Amino acid sequence: MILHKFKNQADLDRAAADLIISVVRAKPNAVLGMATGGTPVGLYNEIVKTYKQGLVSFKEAKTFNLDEYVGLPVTHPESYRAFMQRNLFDHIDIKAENTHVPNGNASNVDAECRRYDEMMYQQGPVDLQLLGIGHNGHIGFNEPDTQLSRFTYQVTLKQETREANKRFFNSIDDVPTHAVTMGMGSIMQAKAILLVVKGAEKAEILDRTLNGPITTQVPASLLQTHPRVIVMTDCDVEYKVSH
Ligand SMILES: N[C@@H]1[C@@H](O)[C@H](O)[C@@H](COP(=O)(O)O)O[C@@H]1O
Repeated sequence: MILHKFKNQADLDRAAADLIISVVRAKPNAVLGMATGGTPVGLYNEIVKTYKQGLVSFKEAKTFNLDEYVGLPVTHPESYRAFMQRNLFDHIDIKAENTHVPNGNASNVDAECRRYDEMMYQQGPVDLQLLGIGHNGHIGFNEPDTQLSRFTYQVTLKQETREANKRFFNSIDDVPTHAVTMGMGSIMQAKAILLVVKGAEKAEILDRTLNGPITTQVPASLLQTHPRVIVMTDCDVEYKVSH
């Protein structure tokens, strides 16, 4: 892993945006893995700024999002499809048919998970996967557990995850109980991974991700086994290269 530390979030957002932009400049038909949550909003803004300056085009690029809530209409502002449209897709020249977010309203969710995996398999691998992290170490919506899933699947969200995300809803009761998420296998297939972690309250889980045991109880710790992970953070953490 490579750890880049930043003194402020504005610099972090710019650097993260620049990395994503450099991938698309080098390979216009790049496949990008996208993330949601509070963390990537600033870096998406930076990407939009650069696009508006005419310095990058996403005409040939494809995107696959990590996850989507189950049962939340796509028109709901907190659906991850709506989030992506509002924060990125509506402001750049990416083709609608090249943006992929799991369908959390499919009548057969298992079939939707298989469809998503097949599409990723055919169009992938992902060149750069963007990730945030949950306070409990989840990536996508792969929650801590005794075992993790390789494939896209429907997950029951942990109470702590619903609590963390209630800030986006009117009340905890409005936060969906389930989501569809890429499995760990799909995430780990990406050629490179950019993990962005913001805020002092995430320093402890980032330390466990970088330096703790590799365990399904901290899904992000599996990233230690990936050959090309870049971590960008404003947290006060170190990456210990030996014990
Ligand atoms: N499923 C998403 C993750 O992809 C995200 O990384 C994480 C942290 O979110 P935030 O960036 O808002 O802290 O939780 C969400 O629920």
